[in-house]
Amino acid sequence: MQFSMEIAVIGTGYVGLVSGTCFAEMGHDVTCVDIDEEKVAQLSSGELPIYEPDLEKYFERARSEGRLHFTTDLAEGIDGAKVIFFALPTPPGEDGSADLTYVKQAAGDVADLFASGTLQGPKQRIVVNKSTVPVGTGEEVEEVFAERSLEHGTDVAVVSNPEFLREGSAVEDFMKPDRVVIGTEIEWAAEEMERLYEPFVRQGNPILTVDRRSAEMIKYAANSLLATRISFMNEIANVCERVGANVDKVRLGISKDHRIGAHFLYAGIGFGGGLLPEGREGAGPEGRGGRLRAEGAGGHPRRQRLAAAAPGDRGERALRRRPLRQEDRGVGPVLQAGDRRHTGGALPCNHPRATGRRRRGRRVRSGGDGDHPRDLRGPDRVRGGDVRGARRGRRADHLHRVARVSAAGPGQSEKSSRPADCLRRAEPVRPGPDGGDGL
Ligand SMILES: NC(=O)C1=CN([C@@H]2O[C@H](COP(=O)(O)OP(=O)(O)OC[C@H]3O[C@@H](n4cnc5c(N)ncnc54)[C@H](O)[C@@H]3O)[C@@H](O)[C@H]2O)C=CC1
Ligand SMILES: O=C(O)[C@H]1O[C@H](OP(=O)(O)OP(=O)(O)OC[C@H]2O[C@@H](n3ccc(=O)[nH]c3=O)[C@H](O)[C@@H]2O)[C@H](O)[C@@H](O)[C@@H]1O
Repeated sequence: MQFSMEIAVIGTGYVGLVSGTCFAEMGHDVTCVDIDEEKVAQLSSGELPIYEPDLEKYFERARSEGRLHFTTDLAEGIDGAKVIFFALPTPPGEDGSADLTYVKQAAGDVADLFASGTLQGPKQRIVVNKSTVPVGTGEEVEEVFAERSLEHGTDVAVVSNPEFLREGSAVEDFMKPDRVVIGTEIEWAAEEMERLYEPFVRQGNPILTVDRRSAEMIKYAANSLLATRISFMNEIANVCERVGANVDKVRLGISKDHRIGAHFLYAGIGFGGGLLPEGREGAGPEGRGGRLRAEGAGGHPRRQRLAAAAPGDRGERALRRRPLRQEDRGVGPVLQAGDRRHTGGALPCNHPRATGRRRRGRRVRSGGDGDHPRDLRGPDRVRGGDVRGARRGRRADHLHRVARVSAAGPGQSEKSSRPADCLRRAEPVRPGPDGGDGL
């Protein structure tokens, strides 16, 4: 008989919705909890707030078979759940360290319910942190539970399970992860978690069960290294421009060295998104505020220089639209039109030019933050949507042009189009007949 368990996912954003849907696809009974009433109502009525390839298919199947539920009621959501995932925001605070307010708030609410004696479900529960959190957060969450007098017999294991999915290929990344990282030293919790993830790694990729702190650190190390690769290539692109070399050919040449590989080597104007910067800034010796020197998109000389070289006032305009970080993405309710306070001057989410991104769940990252070139792929990627506004805005205002190049070659998982080098060459880089770089 197929193994099935009750799962709760607290926080039904990008990660929570994708994880919850994928667990339901594997036959589990999943309840997704969110404080955003509008989002829960929308999901309950069968409407997805984001577009991700395959998400709709799995979402509809799980809902029609009664395996995927949405609620704002935490008690209802976690009552029967053996495993409770936190997929909550961890936006960077003033000093760049992750803000754990949402995680601790939810942990406190769950702990209160465990103490209340009102829940019917299993006494042995696993609280799993999927959010990107500083090293040591597991202990802090554990303390939240230790502070309460939990109902007699309740046994809680606080586990780390960082998420590595990318927006744009989130479902595939979740269903076929390169690896699953589980951080716990509690044997029974490790066994349950491994059992839960076993169907996702049938093709032989590993489940790495490590101590909790190492699991938390793996996430930061991975993001930092990815950020470092892009930053490095951006510097190489600068040098290429100075010496008259072609960065695309240089990339191809170095990527054929199997020690280097082809992924994450596309130069652009600096990486954006709220997420890789977390990797740079969140991990330190104590997991707080330590900074790795890698290049973000904002204010970097490359960005400034490319802006200066852009025709007319485009460069200046592009610079004004600094890339948004996670705190700019807003948490919970969508920002209102005209409210630019949290968007670094960029357009609010419900501006027409934000539509494409908002449909992908990035509510306020709009009007050209210069990242995620996959947003430029076209309206066909958005169900019932129109991203032409977003495309026009971004093409006009931003300096990098986009080539649909698969870094990994045909049939590989790196499907997103990537920013190629810009300005120097008028010709786009096109995929070759084999789907490769065509160089
Ligand atoms: N988006 C991505 O591609 C990835 C994100 N991550 C990490 O996963 C975490 C979540 O990220 P996203 O899903 O992108 O965030 P998100 O902002 O899309 O979603 C978070 C959701 O949590 C809800 N929420 C806030 N407080 C709550 C509470 N007390 N109870 C229930 N729901 C609550 C919000 O309303 C929102 O719907 C972050 O730590 C992020 O760094 C990790 C890997 C990939
Ligand atoms: O921790 C996170 O939240 C996630 O951050 C990134 O995922 P994501 O931000 O969704 O998107 P990516 O496709 O990785 O792109 C990130 C940024 O890097 C830029 N990029 C990416 C690749 C590249 O070769 N060059 C480049 O400039 C993209 O344009 C974009 O601005 C990581 O790829 C995920 O593994 C991780 O889970």
